[in-house]
Amino acid sequence: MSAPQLVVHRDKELMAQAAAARLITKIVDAQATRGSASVVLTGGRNGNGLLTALGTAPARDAVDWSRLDLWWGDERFLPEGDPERNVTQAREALLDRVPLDPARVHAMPASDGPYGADVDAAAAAYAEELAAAAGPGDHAGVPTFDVLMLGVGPDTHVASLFPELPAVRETERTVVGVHGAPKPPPLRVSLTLPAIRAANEVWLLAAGEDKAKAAAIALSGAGEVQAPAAGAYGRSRTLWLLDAAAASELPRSLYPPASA
Ligand SMILES: O=C1O[C@H](COP(=O)(O)O)[C@@H](O)[C@H](O)[C@H]1O
Repeated sequence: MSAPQLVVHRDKELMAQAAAARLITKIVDAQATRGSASVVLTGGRNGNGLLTALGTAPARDAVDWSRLDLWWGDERFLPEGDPERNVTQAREALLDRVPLDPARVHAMPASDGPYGADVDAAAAAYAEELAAAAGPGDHAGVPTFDVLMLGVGPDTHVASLFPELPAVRETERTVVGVHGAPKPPPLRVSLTLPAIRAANEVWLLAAGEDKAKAAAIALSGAGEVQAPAAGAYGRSRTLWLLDAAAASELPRSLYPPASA
């Protein structure tokens, strides 16, 4: 477990640009070291903001898009192409404009896909896909992702792990079907905390006033069942990327001195 490190930026636009630059560097470094990189994308406003910023980042062409594996931390269980699906939004924000290898874009199943409306079967299939990609040196039956990103919901949810729901208590499976999510749609597919914690780096994105309470709660010692964001950490690094509005309710003891 790595202790959270915080970086606070002036506003959400700067946060998205700085996070995009940071992500480019991680991907380029991983590709230089191992030949490929793996990143877990998040849905939500902050995740899509980062992808949009990545699309216009000056160093975007330093990435070899064909040697990048993309996975998702969660998905809204809706028909293929639904505008509310996280993958649809990610495609619109960036993915449709970069030369990715389609075989390396690991979208979660849709509700009109091979598993039909069976969200648990869809989750089990995604767990199998992850397990097939994991190697002997990996952990918990998933690949060791270079970076796994998570948007933080105003209720402290991350991926589709909502406070007090069974999914956040899962200790064995890497992917679960989520029933009765308090944020629409009620059916979702989500990585679990054990899968999230197998990532090398976990980045939590929180920008905007509506994230201030969630950040303060998660970073002040709350339990992960009550505040799922508190249970999200990476093997070597846990990085909270915030803007000033989201950081506004953090205890002063946590607020980093050198924020830009
Ligand atoms: O529904 C979801 O919400 C969270 C947070 O979204 P935000 O718009 O409040 O930033 C997101 O991280 C998750 O992937 C998504 O499915």
